[in-house]
Amino acid sequence: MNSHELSIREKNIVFIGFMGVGKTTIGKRVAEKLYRSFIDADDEIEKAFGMPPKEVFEKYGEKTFRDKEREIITHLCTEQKLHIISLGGGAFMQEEIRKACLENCIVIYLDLSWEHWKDRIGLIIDSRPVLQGRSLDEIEELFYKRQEYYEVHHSKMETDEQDPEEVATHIVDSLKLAWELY
Ligand SMILES: Nc1ncnc2c1ncn2[C@@H]1O[C@H](COP(=O)(O)OP(=O)(O)O)[C@@H](O)[C@H]1O
Ligand SMILES: O=C(O)C1=C[C@@H](OP(=O)(O)O)[C@@H](O)[C@H](O)C1
Ligand SMILES: [Mg+2]
Repeated sequence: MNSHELSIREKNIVFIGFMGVGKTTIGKRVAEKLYRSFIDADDEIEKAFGMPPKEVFEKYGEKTFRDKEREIITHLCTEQKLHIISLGGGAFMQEEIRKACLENCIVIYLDLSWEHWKDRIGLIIDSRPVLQGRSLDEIEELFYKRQEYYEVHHSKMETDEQDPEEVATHIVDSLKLAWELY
């Protein structure tokens, strides 16, 4: 599919940001509000291996996970339209994924400050392989190191002090406005 043939309304919407910022939760809600199909890249990886990301990391190693992640996301970005797609937090570290998403889709960065992110760690610590065995200082370092990759996006949404419903509503309103303008 040639993305230049797609109108802004037809393009996939892709959510990026650090682990736990709410990409999966908010992506799902945005899809419901827009009556669009939702795809979580991690779910697709899970289907491909028959096990969740944490087990893929443990059984096959991170490189195998990242290779499959790249294959799945570049395919989704170039072969699908009108979908809402949430990536895993590490996906944007790969140049090929960044390029495929930025060229073909509308990329929305969900931003959360470290101060707020810290309070959410208990919700995700057990299921995120990248956090295993890392001290809070090391996680903070990773958090800030990754920001520069997320900084290349089409739109940024601050999510501090907002519940998923508020963030999703705000995103849908902004998208509708953009669709009217272009
Ligand atoms: N805006 C929010 N406010 C409070 N909790 C949230 C918010 N967004 C997500 N969460 C919670 O944080 C956890 C991680 O959310 P998730 O959508 O899986 O993040 P991601 O896909 O970015 O890793 C979940 O338990 C979810 O309910
Ligand atoms: O940041 C990362 O490297 C990862 C984030 C996870 O997704 P979420 O960002 O949805 O937690 C998942 O893809 C995997 O555990 C690796
Ligand atoms: Mg997720």
